[in-house]
Amino acid sequence: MDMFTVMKREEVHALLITEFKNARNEGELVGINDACGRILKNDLVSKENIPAFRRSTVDGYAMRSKDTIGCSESMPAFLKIIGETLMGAGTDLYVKEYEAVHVPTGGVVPNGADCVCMIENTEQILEEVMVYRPAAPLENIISVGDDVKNNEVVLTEGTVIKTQHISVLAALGYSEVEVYRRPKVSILSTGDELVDIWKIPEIGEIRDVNTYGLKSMLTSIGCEVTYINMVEDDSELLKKHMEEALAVSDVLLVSGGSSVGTKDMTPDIINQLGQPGVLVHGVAIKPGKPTIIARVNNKAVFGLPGHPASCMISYKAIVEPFIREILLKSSEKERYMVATSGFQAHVSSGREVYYMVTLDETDTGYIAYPVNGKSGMVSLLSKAEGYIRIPMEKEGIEVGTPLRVYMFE
Ligand SMILES: Nc1nc2c(c(=O)[nH]1)N[C@H]1C(S)=C(S)[C@@H](COP(=O)(O)OP(=O)(O)OC[C@H]3O[C@@H](n4cnc5c(N)ncnc54)[C@H](O)[C@@H]3O)O[C@H]1N2
Ligand code: MOO
Repeated sequence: MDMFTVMKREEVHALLITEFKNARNEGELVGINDACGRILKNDLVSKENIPAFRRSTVDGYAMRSKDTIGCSESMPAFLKIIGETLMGAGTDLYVKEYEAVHVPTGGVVPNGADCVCMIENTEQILEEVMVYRPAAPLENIISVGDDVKNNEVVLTEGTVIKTQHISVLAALGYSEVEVYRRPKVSILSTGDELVDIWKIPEIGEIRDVNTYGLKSMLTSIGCEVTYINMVEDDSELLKKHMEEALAVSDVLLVSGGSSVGTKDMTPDIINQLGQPGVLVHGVAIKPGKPTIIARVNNKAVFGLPGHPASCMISYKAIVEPFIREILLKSSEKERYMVATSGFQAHVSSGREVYYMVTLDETDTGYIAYPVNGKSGMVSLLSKAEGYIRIPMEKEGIEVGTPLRVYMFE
């Protein structure tokens, strides 16, 4: 018997975009040392040309390329050295016909010169330099604004700031940047059987895995976890904790109690907390079918399945894209690795099926193998390197089928 009317993952995402079209998105300034992983609130525009002066890329002599035409080892060009430029300093020197100026790597190329000849291709004799190889115009020179132009958009709004971008920000003279504020998220784990992780569980009890798993995934994408608690299956208590959690967060994740067992009271409580309440109860993904999606006034509430691996998949499939795109305003596309299937699987569940996989590296690329196990096994997570999705309309995969492998982070 089908317990829920299920909605497709893509439909859920589209519904969330509509429901949260007015979601808050203020910015805050952060120092660039703390900016990694944060998301740019505005286009980042260069306020200057980089470089701001003509810069040599080599140690050598600045000269007019014309004066080197036809020179060779046996017939070098003889140029008069009129001076040198020093690192970190400007120069008034002007290079005229048959003249040269010594320039260090990164130094200013004096006016009049249109190329720099590498020191290896020259020989200095007293006040003169012999040039053994012709140099082309602009050879070994970075012109003003060649790297970045004044007013150029260097990084666009929505970019997730990565380590390489920190160097760009430093080069442009940004000591701080405006990023989207971290969404505040609460996590509640429900279940009479749950105990704290430092306890030895009695028979029937299990350690609360999901608050930890969810918190680590949330913080890795830039959320702030503002409230965490473990609640027994008691509707009054659960309602009280959910109210407390919603008061301090933009998003509430409730793990467990999403299914239809007698104790699974989460949907009813959500509906008592605010409008419009539960939007979807059941998503066409496997695992993760009993996922709940709700809006309580301007807050998002998700009920995730209790089984740890199902909880993670449901989070990755539904919650993370919502937070990234709608709250964090990230423009980053979902990342994956390309592999081929090392196994055969037939699915006919009418759902998008997720498999945890391990990867074997071969000369021709990665081959993905399934991590087998039943719902609720944590070994699914200890062995998995990532997961694959088999679309709803497919009946399965064969050995050799190209796959996209998504990583947990
Ligand atoms: N009659 C049906 N029963 C179930 C269905 C169904 O469609 N019809 N769906 C099954 C699927 S699939 C899943 S997944 C689970 C989801 O159940 P709940 O979301 O209601 O979660 P619980 O019943 O509370 O827990 C399930 C399982 O996970 C363990 N758990 C719960 N919370 C945690 C936690 N924080 N850390 C570690 N483990 C946790 C819990 O002890 C249970 O073993 O429903 C199926 N049933
Ligand atoms: O759908 Mo459940 O979430 O199979 O484990």
